[in-house]
Amino acid sequence: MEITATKGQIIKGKPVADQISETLIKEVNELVKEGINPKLAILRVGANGSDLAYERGALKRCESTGIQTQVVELPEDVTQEEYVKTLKGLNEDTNINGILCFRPLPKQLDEEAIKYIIAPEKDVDSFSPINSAKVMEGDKTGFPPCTPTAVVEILKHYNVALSGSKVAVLGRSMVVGKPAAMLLLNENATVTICHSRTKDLAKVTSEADVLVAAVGRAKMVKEDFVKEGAVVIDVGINVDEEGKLCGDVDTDAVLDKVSMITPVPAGVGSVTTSILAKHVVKACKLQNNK
Ligand SMILES: Nc1nc(=O)c2c([nH]1)NC[C@@H]1CN(c3ccc(C(=O)N[C@@H](CCC(=O)O)C(=O)O)cc3)C=[N+]21
Repeated sequence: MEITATKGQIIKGKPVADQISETLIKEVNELVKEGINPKLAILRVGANGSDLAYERGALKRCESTGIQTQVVELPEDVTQEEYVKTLKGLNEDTNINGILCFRPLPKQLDEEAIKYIIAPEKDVDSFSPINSAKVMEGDKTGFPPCTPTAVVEILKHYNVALSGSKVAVLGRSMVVGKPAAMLLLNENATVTICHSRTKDLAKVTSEADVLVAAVGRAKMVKEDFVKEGAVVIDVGINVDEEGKLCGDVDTDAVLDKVSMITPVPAGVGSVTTSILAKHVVKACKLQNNK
């Protein structure tokens, strides 16, 4: 008898993103008819690869959904004063509905101070503690961060059971890991947050039905990190020596063991940008009492 290995299914972001975009295009059209033009401002310092990848994706998504954009680029050695002045300018600009500040910020900038400056109603990627608190509270009136929201949307789209399931989140950043854990908890998952100090890391992650990898270390998730039949969401956006994008998961090493896995690129990132666009439209509507 021939034995055929069952490979895991690569689940792409595009169908999820397309579905979100379809609704958005209609919403933006309605707004434009009334003379309202949703607009996103992107605030970037320097030019690192993962920020540029997000920027390319975001600009493409905004263009295809009819959202206007403005990129503000500050030099790598920008001062705190200059960054704050620029951010306040965007807060006050009534043509701008949403602001995305790429993170992490370079060392000379005080992120802990800056996060209090972004206007919460324009904070489309949950930089402000007001929006982080709403994630914690399960309050849907704010803006949860786009990447963790994309993770949940992908899992729902592909009908992955979350309620009661064991989910391991690898990474604890404020951009992905911590809020992802909260959003998954809001879906009634049993969530374990793992990080660099976790003992027997592979043992802990390999007990999970769903593994969300968000550490930012290229291909560190190997075969022994995953449970047989697990669903793996690879959030990592690492740029290798050749400038190519790769995830936190060694996909070739785990593919035979998992049931589904997202690719990088064309996975979570493409959904992140559609959530971002959705948040800009939501912000725009709220600011115009719609
Ligand atoms: N405040 C903040 N929030 C973030 O979520 C955040 C950040 N800062 N800094 C940078 C990283 C990186 N990141 C990406 C998101 C989407 C794509 C994306 O759209 N990727 C496309 C391809 C893009 C291309 O290469 O053209 C894809 O994976 O198919 C990439 C990278 C979010 N990050």
